[in-house]
Amino acid sequence: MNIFKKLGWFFKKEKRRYISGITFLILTAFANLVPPRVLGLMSDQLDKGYISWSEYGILILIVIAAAIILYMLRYFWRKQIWGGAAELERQMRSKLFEHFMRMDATFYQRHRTGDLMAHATNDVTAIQNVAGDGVLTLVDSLVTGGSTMVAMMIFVDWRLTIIALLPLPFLAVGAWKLGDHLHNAFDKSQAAFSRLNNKTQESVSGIKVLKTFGQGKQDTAAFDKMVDQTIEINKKVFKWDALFDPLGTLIIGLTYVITIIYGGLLVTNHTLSVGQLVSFIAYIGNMVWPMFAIGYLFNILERGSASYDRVERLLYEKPQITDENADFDIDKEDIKGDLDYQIDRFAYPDEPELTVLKNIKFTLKPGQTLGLVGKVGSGKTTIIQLLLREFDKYDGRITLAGKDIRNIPLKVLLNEISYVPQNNFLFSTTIKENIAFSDINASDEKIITASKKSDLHDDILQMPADYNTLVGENGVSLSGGQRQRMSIARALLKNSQILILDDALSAVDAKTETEILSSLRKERANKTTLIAAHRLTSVMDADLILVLKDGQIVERGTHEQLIALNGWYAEMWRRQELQNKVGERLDG
Ligand SMILES: Nc1ncnc2c1ncn2[C@@H]1O[C@H](COP(=O)(O)OP(=O)(O)OP(=O)(O)O)[C@@H](O)[C@H]1O
Repeated sequence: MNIFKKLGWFFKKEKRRYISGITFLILTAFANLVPPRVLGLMSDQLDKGYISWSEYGILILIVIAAAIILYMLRYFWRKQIWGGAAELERQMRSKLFEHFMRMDATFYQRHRTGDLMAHATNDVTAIQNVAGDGVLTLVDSLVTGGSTMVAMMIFVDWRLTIIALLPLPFLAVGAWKLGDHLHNAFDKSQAAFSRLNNKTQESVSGIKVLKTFGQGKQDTAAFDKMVDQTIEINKKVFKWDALFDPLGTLIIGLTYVITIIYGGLLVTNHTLSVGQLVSFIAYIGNMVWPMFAIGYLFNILERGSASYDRVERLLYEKPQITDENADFDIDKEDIKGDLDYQIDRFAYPDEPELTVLKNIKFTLKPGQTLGLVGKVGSGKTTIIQLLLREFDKYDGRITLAGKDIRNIPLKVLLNEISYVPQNNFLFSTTIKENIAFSDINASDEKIITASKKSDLHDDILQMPADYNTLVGENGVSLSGGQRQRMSIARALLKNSQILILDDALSAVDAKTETEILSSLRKERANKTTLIAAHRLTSVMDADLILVLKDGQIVERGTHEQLIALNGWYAEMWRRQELQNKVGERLDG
């Protein structure tokens, strides 16, 4: 019952809906008492040996009227109570989604995507059930069960009521206990089924890799094992189901047997009329659902409460990247200026002892380009992540036009940055919408200009419905280079003060790379660009190149200065040049 208290805020908000819904439910319970009673009166008429058609007609009319009224009442309570449950679902889902949108990188490091999806689906459904099935079973078990029992006592006989109903509480206990097992088994079976689905999807998506590495047989064996496990888990569902159904039949059957024996005795004694016994039997039918409802109620409330706690715990987590220290007087014009990094030390929150960046210090003037190079894992992406404020805790500061980025409102800062990440994400929609993602109202002309600058326009014209071609699972699959260029077009459309390319040209050929870089230089004359790359040709024209090793700057300067230095950069440059020449010979 605690969960009703926890959801008090919702029931208070939806007070009118629930008061009317519960009123309709109570009226339904009372209207339900009429047909059995009328059935009894009809039977008594028959028992007299003659039929008074006028009285009989009135009874028939009463049954028809009760049926129509019941129909309407049921419609109204369903509309109100199920409507309430749907509203709660909507509100919980929006709350969670907004929360997910607000959270930062550390939150997504702590929680796996699958778990977050489960909270947003299974837990929300369990909470929604409290506001729908929970309210229904509570009112039904109390009002329908209570009023039917009172009707049995008043219209029939209190001794028969007590004795005949003795087995029914076992129905409630059975529904509660077995229902819980059944539900658990069902959850496990659903989880097993989704694991099987994931496996199938992964194997089908990775079929080329599987075959190339000759792993087909092993994968089939692993799949067969998983199918066997899933079947075992499913068998448990059938086991609990097989115990559950006959239990209901047994208990209800027992109730009828007691009624026939004891009730029959009372009829032969003339304590009861035949009509009363008929009414009683019909009332037993009315009692079955409320007994099940009590059992279900416990399950619904327990599950709802556990799910609500889980969701609350998640919602309680506060994002660490906030506008807490923001100066809201700062707007986009105030941050046009030098980008200055003065980082003494940075460590990721999950490994605070491990220094990932040390002494990263440089200044870029508007219009300048920075090149970040170095071995894998040397800290290039981390430097970028700090500018994007994915992490705020570090020794030192990063400033834009002299303003600490942690004091710039997030919206203002991020609006001025276009970021092309290593793993670019495309949505399953049209090419046009994917490019216009940063500015959904962008004109076709602007979209085409952006894709021309990223050397993508000609590729798009080759596609089945050019800019309206769908990409992703239901549309064309794009090559790695096309995906990268589409992300660049998306970033260029935003035309921000700072553009970040994180290994964003790795999948395009050298010629395309040169074309894109030269159009970028023209486009971004007064704007700042950061390029992290493995291929040194991507950064050779940069105003400043930083070579990183284990999170520290080990070489710095322009391309010419670094070649003259004859260190890691010069060595890599020679190697990459040699590779290019060999490649050209082979192609030729
Ligand atoms: N979220 C994270 N939590 C903890 N450690 C991380 C995290 N992301 C990266 N690291 C570690 O920080 C170091 C720097 O990684 P980073 O991604 O910045 O390197 P990189 O130079 O961009 O590498 P690559 O060239 O492969 O993109 C690596 O040792 C990496 O394992």
